[in-house]
Amino acid sequence: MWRRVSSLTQFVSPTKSSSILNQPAYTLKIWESFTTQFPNLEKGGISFKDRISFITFVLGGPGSGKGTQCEKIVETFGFKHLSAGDLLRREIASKSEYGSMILNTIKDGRIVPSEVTIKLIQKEMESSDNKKFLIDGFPRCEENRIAFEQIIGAEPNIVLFFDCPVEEMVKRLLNRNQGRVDDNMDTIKKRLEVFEELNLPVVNYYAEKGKLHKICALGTEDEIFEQVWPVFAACKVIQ
Ligand SMILES: Nc1ncnc2c1ncn2[C@@H]1O[C@H](COP(=O)(O)OP(=O)(O)OP(=O)(O)O)[C@@H](O)[C@H]1O
Ligand SMILES: O=c1ccn([C@@H]2O[C@H](COP(=O)(O)O)[C@@H](O)[C@H]2O)c(=O)[nH]1
Ligand SMILES: [Mg+2]
Repeated sequence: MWRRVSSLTQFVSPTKSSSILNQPAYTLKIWESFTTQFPNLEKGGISFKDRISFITFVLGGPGSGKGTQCEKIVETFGFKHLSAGDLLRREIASKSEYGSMILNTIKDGRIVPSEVTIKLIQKEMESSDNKKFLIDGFPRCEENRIAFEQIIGAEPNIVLFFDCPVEEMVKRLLNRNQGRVDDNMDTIKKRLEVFEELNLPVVNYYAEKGKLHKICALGTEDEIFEQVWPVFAACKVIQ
């Protein structure tokens, strides 16, 4: 079981019943209406789902180095990289109808409703000619995971988990300097709390399914990639 209660205590608030962890509940009815809005597209008579050849979920705490390693994976193995956080930030920048809700959710370190994030991921997957997807920073919670399986109709082939000490993640985030609204100590504390309470259960789920590849995320970027490379090589993923 991946739990970090002791190392998180100085960074997260003591109460477990804070509103940060109250995620919206969805009924089956909502999912039914949602799936009818996004028919799986066919290209050359082959359904979207059948065109997918390999899905990797990339998980890890905030600042664990997911995005950095994804760039290296793309260079070496030729995946289509979909960062859920980047898609949401693009949505904010485009001033779409969900923009302000997404911005407030990210500022609070909470999780955007599944239907919004999955719609963005699905659009990117459907419009890509690539059949191999690297989905970075998603699923964030069990509800995200179940919704993805229902709507996309697929499961990840493998899941990478970048395991990084909290102190190192905090140091990296505070030094990132990319102008992100959530790279401040208040939001970082909330993101760590959400990671532990909602994201680690997803990590544990895939560990139990035998799909999880745990990577020690301490060291140089190249040292970390030395652990990542054999995972894809063993799956015979080629460029
Ligand atoms: N191995 C490493 N050693 C030191 N710094 C690193 C390492 N890998 C990444 N970084 C730096 O740490 C910061 C966070 O990395 P990155 O953005 O890849 O993390 P992330 O897991 O995608 O974070 P988030 O969940 O917030 O998107 C960046 O400034 C990056 O340059
Ligand atoms: O599936 C997702 C992914 C991200 N979010 C929100 O975005 C921020 C930033 O995400 P990064 O992966 O760190 O770039 C995250 O804290 C969430 O607020 C989300 O809701 N769902
Ligand atoms: Mg990232």
